[in-house]
Amino acid sequence: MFKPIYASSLRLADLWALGKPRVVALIVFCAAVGAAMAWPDLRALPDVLASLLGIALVAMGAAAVNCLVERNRDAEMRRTQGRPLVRGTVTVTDAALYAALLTLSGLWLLARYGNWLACALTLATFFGYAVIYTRWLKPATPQNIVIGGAAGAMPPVLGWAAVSGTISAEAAVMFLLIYTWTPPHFWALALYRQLDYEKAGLPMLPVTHGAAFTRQTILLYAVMLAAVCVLPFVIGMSGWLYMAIATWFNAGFILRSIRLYRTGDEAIARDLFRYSIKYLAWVFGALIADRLLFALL
Ligand code: HEM
Ligand SMILES: CC(C)=CCC/C(C)=C/CC/C(C)=C/COP(=O)(O)OP(=O)(O)O
Repeated sequence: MFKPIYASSLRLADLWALGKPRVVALIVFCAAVGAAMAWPDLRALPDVLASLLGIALVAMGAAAVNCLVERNRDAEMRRTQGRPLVRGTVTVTDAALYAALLTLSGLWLLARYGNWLACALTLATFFGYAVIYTRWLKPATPQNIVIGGAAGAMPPVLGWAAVSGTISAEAAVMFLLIYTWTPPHFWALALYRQLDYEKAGLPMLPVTHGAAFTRQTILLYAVMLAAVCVLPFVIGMSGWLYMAIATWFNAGFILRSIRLYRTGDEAIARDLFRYSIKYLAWVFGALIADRLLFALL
């Protein structure tokens, strides 16, 4: 007659997992940095927070659509076998309704408390990831992540647009930071999950071009990323504090990439993947820390 209370809380946890909350947390942090870098004044705070919530909801909606579209592929891979749609703890209809609810409410928040530019760009980002990357690019080419990375790189641009109603060189530079970071972030994981991707029939770089070529490409991207990291300083957007923190983390990224290139050790690939996440959080944190320091001086 009555459902036990743990049954409903379990379902909530499954719905929550469908939105890939840990990835979205970093996405929203990058969007918040984008917003803060464009900040006009503190009176805008409630609207900015509502817009960031909107971006979070649409990102979770996109992640849920990704889980929906990929449920059969996910069943083939050890890393993703435990996802709610594979285990059947959330039905396809419930997942579709949940994704629609998240996405539409997020877009509404952006239109109501942000502006139409931020709303339109967020919708385009949703399509870029949930439809173009997931449905078309991912099964088609090892450059899936390079092209699809354009969607993942949008969050700071969305934050910037939500505050200013424009896009700018500063927003483009933050986009480039994530865009250059994404391939080594993903390929490090693909190296130690290569068997998974082979089994699912996905043409990831280690599967199509081999581990040695992937390690070499990761190293080249790490060098490109260090170069891109100089741009905020060069265009006068950030100062020495940013540059010092970014240089430290770029050194860590390049050193790990060299170690991976030379040894091909799976444990180092895992370490680089984990480091990539810490790296992005620190580099974006450095943009804000530098701006605050400048404001205080
Ligand atoms: C299209 C571009 C991207 C691809 C293909 C990609 C791929 C992946 C994959 C396969 C994982 C492992 C997830 C898991 O084990 O469930 C992962 C984890 C993660 N990614 Fe990415 N990623 C991309 C972009 C991003 C972006 C833009 C961010 C943030 C700004 C991000 C942040 C994270 C974080 C924080 C994790 C760790 C999640 C956890 O610990 O559960 N990724 N990524
Ligand atoms: C604001 C907004 C709409 C943002 C959307 C962009 C977005 C959610 C990017 C996330 C990137 C991500 C989780 C990639 C995972 O790759 P994958 O899907 O290939 O990994 P999987 O094998 O774990 O499913």
